[in-house]
Amino acid sequence: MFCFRSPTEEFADGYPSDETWHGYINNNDRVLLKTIRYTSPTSAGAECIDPDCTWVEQWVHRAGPREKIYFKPEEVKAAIVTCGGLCPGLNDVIRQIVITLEIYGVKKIVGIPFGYRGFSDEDLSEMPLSRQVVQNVHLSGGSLLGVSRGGPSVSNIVDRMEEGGINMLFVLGGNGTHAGANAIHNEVCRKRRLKVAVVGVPKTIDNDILLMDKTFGFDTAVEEAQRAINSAYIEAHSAYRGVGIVKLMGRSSGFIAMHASLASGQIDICLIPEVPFNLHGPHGVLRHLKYLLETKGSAVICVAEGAGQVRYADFLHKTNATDASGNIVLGDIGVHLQQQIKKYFKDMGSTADVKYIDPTYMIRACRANASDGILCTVLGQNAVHGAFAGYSGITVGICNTHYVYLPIPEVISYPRVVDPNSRMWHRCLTSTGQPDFI
Ligand SMILES: Nc1ncnc2c1ncn2[C@@H]1O[C@H](COP(=O)(O)OP(=O)(O)OP(=O)(O)O)[C@@H](O)[C@H]1O
Ligand SMILES: O=P(O)(O)OC[C@H]1O[C@](O)(CO)[C@@H](O)[C@@H]1O
Ligand SMILES: [Mg+2]
Repeated sequence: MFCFRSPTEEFADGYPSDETWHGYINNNDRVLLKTIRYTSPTSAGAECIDPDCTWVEQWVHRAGPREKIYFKPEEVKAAIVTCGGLCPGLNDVIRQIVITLEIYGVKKIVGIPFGYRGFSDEDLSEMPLSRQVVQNVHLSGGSLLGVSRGGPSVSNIVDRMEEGGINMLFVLGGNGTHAGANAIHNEVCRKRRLKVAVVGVPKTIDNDILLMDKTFGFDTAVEEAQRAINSAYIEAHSAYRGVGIVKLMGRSSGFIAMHASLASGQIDICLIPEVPFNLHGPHGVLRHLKYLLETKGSAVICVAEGAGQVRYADFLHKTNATDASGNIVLGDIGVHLQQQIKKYFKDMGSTADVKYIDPTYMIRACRANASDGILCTVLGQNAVHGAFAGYSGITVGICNTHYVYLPIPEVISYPRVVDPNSRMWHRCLTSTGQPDFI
């Protein structure tokens, strides 16, 4: 039996442990998933399953090195693949996986170029990896291996893994990538009954994966966004009736926009996909903007790319176009806002000096900051410990400040989104001072 979302009881022979070292994780160590016991569904931010707010204990496996390992290091051929969009910290995770594998004694480590595509494209070949190759990769952004969307079928990927003798696969990516990793795990373990570990490391700048405190790269993105927001503020503030607009990533989740707005303290209106809003009408965004120009003289808007396009409205009448991975291609809400604002003030015989800043790729095509660097390091190490412990079909994460292993289906059952009733969104509203736009 090789397919574990729990650690195995089968171990490689001949690897005695150091019984005097108290650095191992016991296989039965667990971390509590939900730490707040709400008294009533009316408590701020309460997540209750019934009117009594019955508390259900949910425990998950603690991540880290095990005393007994499942694979003989000399029999391991490990591969790393990075899929989806870029995210600060990808190179940090790659680096740490390679270094940790070498510490276990693994000699065969390869990178799959350009995401899942690298498994099928004849023009792309595996990139040999070692500590020497990855030593300084964390000093630059991007992915040493390259990324892509779309790619081959799961059975093609597994065929290539079998041909190449890969028995440990580390998959760095978001929801889509993890759906792929889970499908690879099912094909490899359940269908083909191969002794292979498939372990994910959640990479999503949007922070849209369930159950985790946060994902790597998110902090860096929020920090980078500050520069764009500050520029928009300066432009708006220095112009006659100036309006600054900053569009930030977030196809379906507004975490970056919400946190960046909160951090800056310079945003007057924050628009995210999770919260409905009208542009026109007595309670619309434009009317509030008029009020801000009359009272403050300038205003700054932070808008998530999916705002007004997914869930509650479709101001841009998007087409059904999709990217190579099947993600809906959105229109540019920033341009739309800019046009609508200009027209609104022109039609009333007034004026607004609108400056639109779109730092979309600048907030992710950069090196991870120090706190993300640490997160990446620990996640990368724990991914390797998990694989050696015999886990497969799992991903690593940080829950309540502890590092854990989670079954992939649990974390990708739907994308994590901002709860409009959460305290964090209310804090954001307090900071911007914006009303409901409905
Ligand atoms: N349901 C699925 N089953 C198998 N593979 C999938 C699935 N969804 C997406 N993939 C594959 O996963 C890879 C990455 O998917 P996607 O482009 O959606 O990025 P992602 O992992 O969600 O990251 P990002 O946060 O950047 O969007 C692609 O190669 C895609 O073909
Ligand atoms: O233009 P690309 O590379 O497809 O990536 C853009 C997308 O990546 C994401 O950040 C998800 O990682 C979305 O918010 C954004 O729309
Ligand atoms: Mg995705």
